[in-house]
Formats: sequence, C-alpha cells, structure tokens
Amino acid sequence: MREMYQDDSLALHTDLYQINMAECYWADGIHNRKAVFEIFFRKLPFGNGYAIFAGLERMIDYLQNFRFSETDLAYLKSLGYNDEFLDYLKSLRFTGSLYSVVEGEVVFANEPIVRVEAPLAEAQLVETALLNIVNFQTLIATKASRIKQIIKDEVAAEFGTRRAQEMDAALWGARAAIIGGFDSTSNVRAGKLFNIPVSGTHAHSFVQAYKDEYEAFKAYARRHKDCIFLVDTYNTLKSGVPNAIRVAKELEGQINFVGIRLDSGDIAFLSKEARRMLDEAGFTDAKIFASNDLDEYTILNLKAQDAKVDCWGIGTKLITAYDQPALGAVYKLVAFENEQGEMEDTLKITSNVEKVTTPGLKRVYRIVNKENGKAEGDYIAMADENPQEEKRLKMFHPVHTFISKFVTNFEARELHRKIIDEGEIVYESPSVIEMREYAKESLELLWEEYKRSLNPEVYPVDLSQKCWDNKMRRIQEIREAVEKM
Ligand SMILES: Nc1ncnc2c1ncn2[C@@H]1O[C@H](COP(=O)(O)OP(=O)(O)OP(=O)(O)O)[C@@H](O)[C@H]1O
Ligand SMILES: O=P(O)(O)OC[C@H]1O[C@H](OP(=O)(O)OP(=O)(O)O)[C@H](O)[C@@H]1O
Ligand SMILES: O=C(O)c1cccnc1
Repeated sequence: MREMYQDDSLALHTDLYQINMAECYWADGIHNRKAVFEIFFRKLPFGNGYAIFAGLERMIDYLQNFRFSETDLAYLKSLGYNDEFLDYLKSLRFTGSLYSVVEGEVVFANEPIVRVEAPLAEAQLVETALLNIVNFQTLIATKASRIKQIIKDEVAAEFGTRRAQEMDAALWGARAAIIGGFDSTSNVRAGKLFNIPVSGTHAHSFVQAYKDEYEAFKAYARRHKDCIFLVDTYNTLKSGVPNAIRVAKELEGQINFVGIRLDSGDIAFLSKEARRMLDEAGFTDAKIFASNDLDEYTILNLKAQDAKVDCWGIGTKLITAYDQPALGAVYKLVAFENEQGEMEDTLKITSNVEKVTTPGLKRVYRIVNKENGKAEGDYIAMADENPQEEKRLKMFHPVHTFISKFVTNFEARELHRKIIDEGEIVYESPSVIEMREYAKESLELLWEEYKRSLNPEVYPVDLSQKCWDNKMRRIQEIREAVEKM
C-alpha cells in the first residue's frame, strides 16, 4: 500500500463536517464556550431488554492522545483550510471532562451513558470517534451477553476474527465479547493486548494435511498436551469420533484429552451419539464443542433438542452483530454557555415526543430496592438534585406519565463516574476480566423478566419531576419562539 501521508494520529478519524463546524466556532470566537454533550441510544439492540456498555478504555486513550499531527495538518491544508485555523488545531488538546458509566454496566435506552463537558470545538471534533467506539463495542458486548444468557454456565468461546468487519472490529469485538460474558477468544492479539483468555482447537485443513484423520490427531497430540480433535472432516460418527477415542486411549496419561469439536451436520443428533460413544469408551469427562453459524436462537433450539454440547464456539453471528449490525447511539448537546458566561439548557425538538432530547446537566441513578436487592428502574435527575434524600421517590414514565409508582426503601446508585477531569485522567480502568465480573453483578440486579431473550419486559428509565418540568418548559419556550418568527 502506498501511503501519501503517515497514519500517525486519530484526530482525523472524524467526519468532515465536525472540522467545518469547528472552523466556524473558531472564526466566530465561540470555540471555547463550554458545551455539554450526552451519548445515549433510543432503542435497545436485538430486541433485548438491556445493553452492556463497553468502549470506555478506548475512549480514554483516544481523548488522551487527541492531537493533530503534522501529516494531519498537511492534509487539511491540501483541502484548503487556512493557516491560522491550522495553527489553532495544531495546539489543540482535549482539555474537557468525561463522565461515563463503567464498562460492563447494564444500560438502557434513553439514558445518558457518557457525558462530555468541554470547550465547544473540542467536544464537537471528538463526537464521531466516541460514537464509533461506543456503538460498536456496546453492540458486541450486548450480543455476547445475550448469547451467554442462553449458554449459562457452559463455555462460550469467541471465534469471529475471520468474519469480522476488518481487524479493528475483530480485536475490539473480542474484548467486548469477554466483557459481555464470554470465556475466551481465538484472537491471539486480543489475548496479548487485553490480557484475556485465548483458546483454540484445529481446522479441517489440519486433518487434510496429514495422511489420514488418525495420523492428524496423533500429530496434534505429539505437540499439544491439551487436545480437542475436530471430528467432522470425513464422517463424524464412523471415523472422527472413533479416531479421537483411539488416539486418546493410545496416549492416555500422556495427553489431556479435553474433547472433540463438531462443526457441521445435525449438532443435536451428532452430539448425543458422540456423547454416548465417548462415555462408553470411558471418557465421561471429555467435552463436546460445537460450532457452525451458531447464535442465541440456534443454541436455544439445540438445547431444546437436548444436544449434549458443553462448549460453544461462536463467530460470525456474534462479531458482526448479524441480526442488527448497528447500535444507534447519538451525541446530543444538552447545555451550552451563553454570552454572559452562564450555562443554558439546550434541546433538539422533533415531532416524535420520544425523540425530543432531555435538556440540562443531569445525573443517572439506579434505584435499588433495599428489601429485595433488585433494581426498580433508572432515574434521571437534574445535577443539583439528590434522589437519595427523598423518603418516597416518585417514578413515572417520561412519555406516558400516568404510569407511575412510589419507591420507599431504596438506594440511589449514581451510574456515572468522573473519568477525565479537565484533561487529566482521574480513573483507573479495571481489567477486562473484572469488567466481565461487574457485568455479571450488574445483571443480578435485574429481575429475570428484563433478561429473557424474547419479548422482555421494558425496564423503567424515568425522569425526575424537576427534569421533566424543565424539559416541558424548554419545549414550550422553543415553540413560542418559533411561532413568533
Ligand atoms: N439439530 C439442529 N437443530 C437446529 N439447527 C441446527 C441443528 N444442527 C445444526 N444446526 C444449525 O443449522 C445450520 C446448518 O447449516 P449448514 O447446512 O450450512 O451446515 P452443514 O451443511 O451441516 O455444514 P457446512 O456447510 O458448514 O459443512 C447451522 O447454523 C447449524 O448451527
Ligand atoms: O461459524 P462461525 O460461528 O462463524 O464460527 C467460526 C467458524 O470458522 C471456522 O470455519 P471455517 O469455515 O472458516 O473453516 P473450517 O470449517 O475449515 O474450520 C470454524 O470451523 C467455525 O465454523
Ligand atoms: O479454535 C477453533 O476451533 C476456531 C477458531 C476460529 C474459528 N473457528 C474455529
């Protein structure tokens, strides 16, 4: 590949319109006014009842290293931007603050998951990359969690790299899969970079490369103590499983016969037959791995057929989020500093009530019932409110306001942490394995009704009265202003 410019920064990993807007802000002298943007999505993916947030560590890294390199500036110059603006970009760093839920957090539609408070131009320029990161990683972590809910305590191995939307997706998708509950990835680079477990068996080409299947299994066993033999290259029950058993018996005590992998045919039938054959040969601990275009629906179906599978290898349908390839998280301006230096709430109106943004600086709380340890819902309040002070908290639906309830014995857990404080990182990321543990604990707060894969109940995400009143007032003000025009 001939590179005209070195690929040495991520500052241009943005949409052109962000740079054009930043140029106007700079020219008009409003680029340093304080802006508050929130990231949220309006619809949960895959018809799921919750999402698992992922992407924070990469966002931190991106913001910390945000700078326009010499080659970025040279390229922008070639597009026609003037030297003074380029000088401004040259010294630009991210000096704002980042608030976010942590990776592994259970999140829902219409609640702010990330908040950026920064000089307007900076906040604008980073939008695209932040959404790019959050949308993909959260989508894959959610798909992984959804699949893991079906797999339960059996092993889930991520096999998707070869089918992913290129290398970045494979790498960060592997990490997101672990956060969502997977046990391992086949991507060795992901193992190295993120310190996550790697695992693997072998391919059909390996069997084809040797004289016969028996020789192939033996060759593998000569080099590897832990052996999982792929048994479907020629004939699973007549040749594959018998050859695996033969090698396991001959090398008993020398190898650890972990099990076999099925990658084609009727997985329910073959796994039951293979189980019987392994048990009869005395290998009752040998595991049966299955792969081949699996997803939560096929796995559920296979379980209903009583398939004897212990470990599930899942690639394409996880890493590409096959049935819903994008999460629609957006980045919306909710407050902006006016000419007098005061913060003003802003909102974006649409004809669809559910799409109107919620203005102002807000905090998000998970309201946990102290009696049963379960979440009653999430509660979005204005920054100066403290729901914990309420004896009796009114929670009501933000659109259908007649749907309401009072909660008394509760803990209001704030979901956002301060991650970057005016350019300085003030948060230490846990390990990916700790994120997975956190996701598991967060899910335990939810009633099963929100976690089922089909038609889950809708988890409440409510606005405080003050937040709701503020929103209605702002909508009214904008309507009146528009009518006067
Ligand atoms: N018992 C079963 N019930 C439902 N679905 C199954 C069952 N067994 C396998 N499957 C799924 O059915 C699909 C079978 O696809 P396909 O026909 O392409 O596989 P195959 O022909 O057996 O294997 P390949 O073409 O990869 O050699 C896969 O998604 C697989 O996971
Ligand atoms: O089916 P997925 O969920 O995407 O899982 C990954 C697949 O990749 C491999 O097959 P591939 O056809 O690439 O090669 P192989 O069959 O020769 O191993 C593997 O055997 C799985 O079937
Ligand atoms: O280790 C495996 O079995 C594996 C890895 C990637 C893709 N398919 C299978």
